[in-house]
Amino acid sequence: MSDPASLAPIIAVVGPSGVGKDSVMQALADRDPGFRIQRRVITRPADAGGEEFTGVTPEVFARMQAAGDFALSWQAHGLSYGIPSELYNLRRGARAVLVNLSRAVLGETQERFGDLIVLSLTAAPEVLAGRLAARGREDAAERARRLDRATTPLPEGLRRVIEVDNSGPLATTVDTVLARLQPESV
Ligand SMILES: Nc1ncnc2c1ncn2[C@@H]1O[C@H](COP(=O)(O)OP(=O)(O)O)[C@@H](O)[C@H]1O
Ligand SMILES: O=P(O)(O)OC[C@H]1O[C@H](OP(=O)(O)OP(=O)(O)O)[C@H](O)[C@@H]1O
Repeated sequence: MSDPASLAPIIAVVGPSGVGKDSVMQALADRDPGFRIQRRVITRPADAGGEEFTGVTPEVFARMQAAGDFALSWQAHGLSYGIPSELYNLRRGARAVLVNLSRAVLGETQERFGDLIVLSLTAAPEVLAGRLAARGREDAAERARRLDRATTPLPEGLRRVIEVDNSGPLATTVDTVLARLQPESV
């Protein structure tokens, strides 16, 4: 764990829909409470399941954005996503702050928070399709749209990228992530 006064790095967890971003974040935090998870604000019904998030209407989201409540925001899958400014406070005294981001905002995030580590998760296409179906949060048409953008590349210019295959058991992925973070003293 880092010095309580210091600011922990942000680990942006990215990858295609169904790859296991939320599951890996939760498993890391379960293994070591020094990993804190940044909850997101999303214009999705609050009872949709999956990750813990704050569900708001598009009107409330727009008001929050206008009020400067978000450190980062973007749109995807017909939804708006916001990262609350509390992200700044979560960094204090943590080992790292985990946040599920769009690959599209990584450049901007790195500019804003110099100390950014990108954890890029991968899995084979058939694994993604099986996991999305098993999760059951989206209908078949929406799952197909999500699978279509599975191969979106990472932007150029990212300084610290750790790519980990999450096709196997979650515990194996967590072991690999922790081992890959070690040399970077996170
Ligand atoms: N390593 C894994 N092994 C088996 N199932 C997994 C693994 N990682 C995630 N899952 C399952 O796959 C589904 C999608 O995972 P989720 O964390 O929601 O992915 P994402 O946030 O990337 O869309 C969930 O039902 C989850 O329980
Ligand atoms: O630009 P991309 O990198 O493709 O990402 C687009 C969006 O997909 C994910 O959302 P969400 O977590 O709601 O969906 P998922 O759980 O199905 O990945 C991710 O967090 C982004 O908000």
